[in-house]
Amino acid sequence: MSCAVIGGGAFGTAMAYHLARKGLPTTLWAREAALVERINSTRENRAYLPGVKAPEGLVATTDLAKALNNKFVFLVVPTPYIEATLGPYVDKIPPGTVLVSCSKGILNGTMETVEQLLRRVLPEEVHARLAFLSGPSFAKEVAQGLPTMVTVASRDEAVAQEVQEVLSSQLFRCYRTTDVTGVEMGGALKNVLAIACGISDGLNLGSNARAALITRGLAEVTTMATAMGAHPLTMLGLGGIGDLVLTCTGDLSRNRTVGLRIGRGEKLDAITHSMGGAHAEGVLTARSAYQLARRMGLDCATIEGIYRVLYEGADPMETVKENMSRELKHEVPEVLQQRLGGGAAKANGGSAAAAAPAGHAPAAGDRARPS
Ligand SMILES: NC(=O)C1=CN([C@@H]2O[C@H](COP(=O)(O)OP(=O)(O)OC[C@H]3O[C@@H](n4cnc5c(N)ncnc54)[C@H](O)[C@@H]3O)[C@@H](O)[C@H]2O)C=CC1
Ligand SMILES: O=C(CO)COP(=O)(O)O
Repeated sequence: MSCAVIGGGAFGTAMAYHLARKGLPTTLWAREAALVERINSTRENRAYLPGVKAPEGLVATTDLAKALNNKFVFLVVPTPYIEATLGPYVDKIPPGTVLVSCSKGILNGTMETVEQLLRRVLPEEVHARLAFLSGPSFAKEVAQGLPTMVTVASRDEAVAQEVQEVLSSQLFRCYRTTDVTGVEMGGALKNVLAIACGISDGLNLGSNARAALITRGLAEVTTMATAMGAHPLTMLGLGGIGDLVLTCTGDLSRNRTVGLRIGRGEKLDAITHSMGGAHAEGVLTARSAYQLARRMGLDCATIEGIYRVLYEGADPMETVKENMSRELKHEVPEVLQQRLGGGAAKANGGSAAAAAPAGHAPAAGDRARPS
């Protein structure tokens, strides 16, 4: 069973190491020829993942057509570069190839999730073999072989199961779901909330504030994802609260680091230019998330606050005060009360379980693109 990873950044490299360690012949595609040469000769990706040696069985290449010619292809390119990377090769994906996106972002402009983007760009026969991996998985820890759990989503459960089986090991456990929209929205929006938590910590606002941001952030992610057709319970999984907690609290997070530095008074441009090619998806996704929330008429105060700080020059501390002074409201967002059949509205005493049977996974395709 041969595999390839498209994208030689931190996570692409980590995933390629994981696959090769499982004994699978693995090709790692990177666009930088010098990087490919160095990975093959020094067995290390010093640019994006220094300090971890590449296992045997891994070969780096700049030949994208060759990389696509594998049974399992993992797409690990920052969201804004996916279309330019895959565009010229969309007809070179062989029948039977399973394409697994690991990217976590929402495009600016079109406001597409990665699934929506791939469905627009790729031939229709590939759509049924798309899968999406997400969950708490810092590249460095995966590369070091530390225990990690993720979730794999595909609208075709058999495809999710295939990917789950290929990837899982004693140190890398995969769950599966058919809620692609939920997993994608959880992965993209947690990056925005990690910037918020970073700012809060950079301002020394304390542990109470961080816990509140994670909790209310989860409500915003759940609100937005649910409005797009996701199941609310997906947000209690690895691709929801799991990745949110990791990225909001873990110091390996690039998004949290961007926020920390903003909170300490640095300018966004200077921060992003100093990141050595690493990409914090939350910066651009904040803009898309803000616009999506407005388009759908959703109340997402944290996301809106981050947008204003990043793009309108709002003062972070003033934004916190404004957020705290908003009108007082019910804890469960209205859209969730409706989705949970009113159970949650009854002073939180209703039975959400009765309204949302375990194992339910909506076919959200027709609602994935909000109007
Ligand atoms: N790093 C991590 O711990 C994790 C990252 N992810 C996601 O994986 C995706 C890729 O992230 P990383 O592998 O960490 O990348 P990275 O942020 O380490 O590296 C940047 C990547 O972007 C590519 N790149 C830079 N400029 C480009 C351009 N103009 N055109 C095309 N490609 C360009 C580089 O070649 C490199 O592959 C992101 O969506 C990220 O959110 C998911 C899970 C964990
Ligand atoms: O998605 C991630 C971990 O699951 C990585 O987060 P950062 O991009 O913030 O480093």
